[in-house]
Amino acid sequence: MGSSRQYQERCSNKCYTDCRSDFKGRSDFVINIGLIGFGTVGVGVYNTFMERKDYLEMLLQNELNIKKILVKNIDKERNVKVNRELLTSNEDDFFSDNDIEIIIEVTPGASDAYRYAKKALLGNKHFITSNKALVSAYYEELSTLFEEKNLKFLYEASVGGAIPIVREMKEQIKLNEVTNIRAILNGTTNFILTNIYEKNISFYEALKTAQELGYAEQNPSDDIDGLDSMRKIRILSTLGFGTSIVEDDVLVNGIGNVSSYDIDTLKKRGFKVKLIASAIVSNGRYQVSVFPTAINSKDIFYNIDYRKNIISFTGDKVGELSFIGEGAGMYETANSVLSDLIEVISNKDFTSPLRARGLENSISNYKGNFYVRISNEKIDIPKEFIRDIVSEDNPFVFTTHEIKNFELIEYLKKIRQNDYSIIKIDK
Ligand SMILES: NC(=O)C1=CN([C@@H]2O[C@H](COP(=O)(O)OP(=O)(O)OC[C@H]3O[C@@H](n4cnc5c(N)ncnc54)[C@H](OP(=O)(O)O)[C@@H]3O)[C@@H](O)[C@H]2O)C=CC1
Ligand SMILES: N[C@@H](CC=O)C(=O)O
Repeated sequence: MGSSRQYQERCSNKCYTDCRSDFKGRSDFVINIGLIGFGTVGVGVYNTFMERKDYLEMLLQNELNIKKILVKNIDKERNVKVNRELLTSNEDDFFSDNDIEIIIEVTPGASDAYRYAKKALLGNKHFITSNKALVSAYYEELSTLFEEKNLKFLYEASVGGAIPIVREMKEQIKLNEVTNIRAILNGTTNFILTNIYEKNISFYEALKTAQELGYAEQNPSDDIDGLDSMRKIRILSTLGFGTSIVEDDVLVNGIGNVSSYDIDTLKKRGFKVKLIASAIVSNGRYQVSVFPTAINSKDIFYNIDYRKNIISFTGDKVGELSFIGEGAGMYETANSVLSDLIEVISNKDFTSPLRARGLENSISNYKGNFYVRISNEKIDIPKEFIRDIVSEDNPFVFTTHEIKNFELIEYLKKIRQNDYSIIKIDK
């Protein structure tokens, strides 16, 4: 552990104006940071860090230094002004640097990142990540292990991009029982859906632009198939409900089957399609889902377009709170990462222990009114399902009464229909 670990005791008071001039150049006042990942988010973190370095040092009363940057491909051309000597692709070299006290991990995928988190633990280093795949897969384990060693494990950027929702949720659960979370949590799919709705741009063209702009995951099917939203609502509902909700508890439907025909048909009926993540607790039972959803203009989610995210949650004391902001992007995400860095150094974060609330998963009872398109001519659908026939011929499209999603899917399986799209209709 580097010698500056005393910063937590030394500067937790308001001394920064008095000792401002004292720390510069003193080795015991240097906090060394190791950055893992130097892509969209990593470069955003590095550039913002360099731009704000003087101010952050004054604020935090320590000299701050990004000492090493671990990447995958050391020879890659990078459009960023950086001392190339900071870069390494040698994991051992990176982790054996005992001067590094804080790791910022901004890589894709859970498996290597998990190894990095364990190595950080072994080396007594705090760990900040934007990697929702990691947080979602190992939330309980990593939170516990870091806490046991009195180290921070922070992940603000893993949910909602620029929106400071993790911090706010931790704040509100001190006084509230959270009963309901509803959100648009994926910038890429919202960008695609908005482009189709507003500009009639094709699904793949819009996805390509989202990739070029750095919004999409390395494997974009994580966005399209709803996995990214699933990970984020899994993290948020676990935090909010104070009980462990794991990936398998979530009903996940992405936008892969949503076509421009569906978006256009629903547009004519006054709806926009959004990929909505939702988590509800009622009478000791919870339902957590990700579902393409048709919403009308009275819904505050209606004007959340392009890469914007929104998160609304309800606490029994505070009522409903809503947060809107950019859900993806280089500097927006870097901002959340660096806000965690400030928290680590100023030693402000508190843990959010899970409670034994004894909640039960009731997702198999998930109900709704649905829009269903079947790429086929009219087929026999039980009368009790159908509320309204939208198109009789190829494609066959209808809306349903309130029914169980599970029963609808079972029926489509029974009549051997594999090619369909289902969109929930919110009233
Ligand atoms: N982009 C966004 O808007 C947001 C992204 N996130 C999350 O942040 C993380 C990073 O995203 P983003 O910056 O877009 O991803 P990029 O693909 O742009 O960059 C990934 C970086 O990680 C490096 N890397 C990949 N694998 C490894 C590995 N095994 N060991 C060390 N370095 C590795 C790559 O190295 P090299 O450069 O050598 O290829 C690259 O520098 C992801 O988990 C993502 O889900 C979260 C919120 C928003
Ligand atoms: N791929 C994600 C990036 C941010 O989390 C998204 O599109 O929201």
